[in-house]
Amino acid sequence: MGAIQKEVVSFKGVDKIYNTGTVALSQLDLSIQEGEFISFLGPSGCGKSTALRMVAGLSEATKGKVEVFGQNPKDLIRNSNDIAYVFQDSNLLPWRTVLDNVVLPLELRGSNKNTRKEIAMRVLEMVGLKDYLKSYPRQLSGGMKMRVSIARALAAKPKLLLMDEPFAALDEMTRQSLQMDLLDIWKKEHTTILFVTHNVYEAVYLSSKIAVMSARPGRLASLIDVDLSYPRDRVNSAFTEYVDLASRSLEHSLNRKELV
Ligand SMILES: Nc1ncnc2c1ncn2[C@@H]1O[C@H](COP(=O)(O)OP(=O)(O)OP(=O)(O)O)[C@@H](O)[C@H]1O
Repeated sequence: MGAIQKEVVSFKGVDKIYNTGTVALSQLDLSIQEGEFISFLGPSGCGKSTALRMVAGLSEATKGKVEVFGQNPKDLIRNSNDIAYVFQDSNLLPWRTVLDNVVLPLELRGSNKNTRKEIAMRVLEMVGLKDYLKSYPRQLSGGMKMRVSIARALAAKPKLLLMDEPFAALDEMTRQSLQMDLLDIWKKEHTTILFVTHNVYEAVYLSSKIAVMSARPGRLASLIDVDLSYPRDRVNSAFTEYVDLASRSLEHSLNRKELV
C-alpha cells in the first residue's frame, strides 16, 4: 500500500493578468505533492516565473487560488521558513563572506550565533564549499556562487524549494555537476522542489514530474510522470524517449506541429 501523499502546492483555476493587460496565466490547475521534484517547462514568456512568484507569495492571482500547505503563500512566508527561493542570479551580498551570506536568513529570523554557524557549516558541506567560508563572492566562480545561493536557501530547512532557472547562466559542465548535487540534496533533505526551466534535458534529468506549459497565456499543456530511477543516464534510450515526449508536447503546445 502506498503512503498517503500530502499536497504542498495547489493552483485552482488560476489566471494572472498584469495591469499592462498581459495575460500571463490562464486557467492553471495543478496539484503538487510532498517530495516531488516538479519542473515547469515551457517557452519564454509562458508564465513560468509568474507561477513560481505566486507560490512564493510575491504576486497574487487575478482569478482562482494558489495555496501552499493549505494556506495563502503570503501568510506562510510571513510566519514560517517553509518556502525558500533560488533565482537565476545568485543574489549574494558582495560585502559579506560566504559564511555571512549563508547565515543571513537565520540572522533575520533571530537564531543565535552558534546555531547559525553550525547550520551554515552543514549546508556548505552539502554543496561542497566548506573550505570557502571566508571567501567573498567576487573570489568565486559562477557555479560556486550558485552553490552558496543554494546553501543559503537550504539553511532555513525549507519544506518547499523554489528554483527559477538557477543553472541557466552556467556552462554545461558546471550545470551538470550542480544538477547531480541538487538531486543528492533533494534526497537527503526530503524537500519538495519546484524548478523552472526551458531546457528539456534538464527537466528530464531532474524531475519526477514535468508540467509542460503552453505559450502565453500559460496553461498546463501536459503533465509527464518521469518514471526513471535516479541517478539517470543521459544517453540511455528510455531517457531519450522522455526527452522526445517532452519535446513533442512542447512543440504541440506551441501549435507548430501536431502530436503524432
Ligand atoms: N510585472 C510584470 N508586469 C507586466 N507584465 C509582466 C510582468 N512580469 C511578467 N510579465 C509578462 O508576463 C508574461 C509571462 O512572464 P514570465 O516571466 O512569467 O514568463 P517565463 O515563462 O518565466 O519567461 P522566461 O522563460 O523568459 O523567463 C510575459 O509576457 C511577461 O512580459
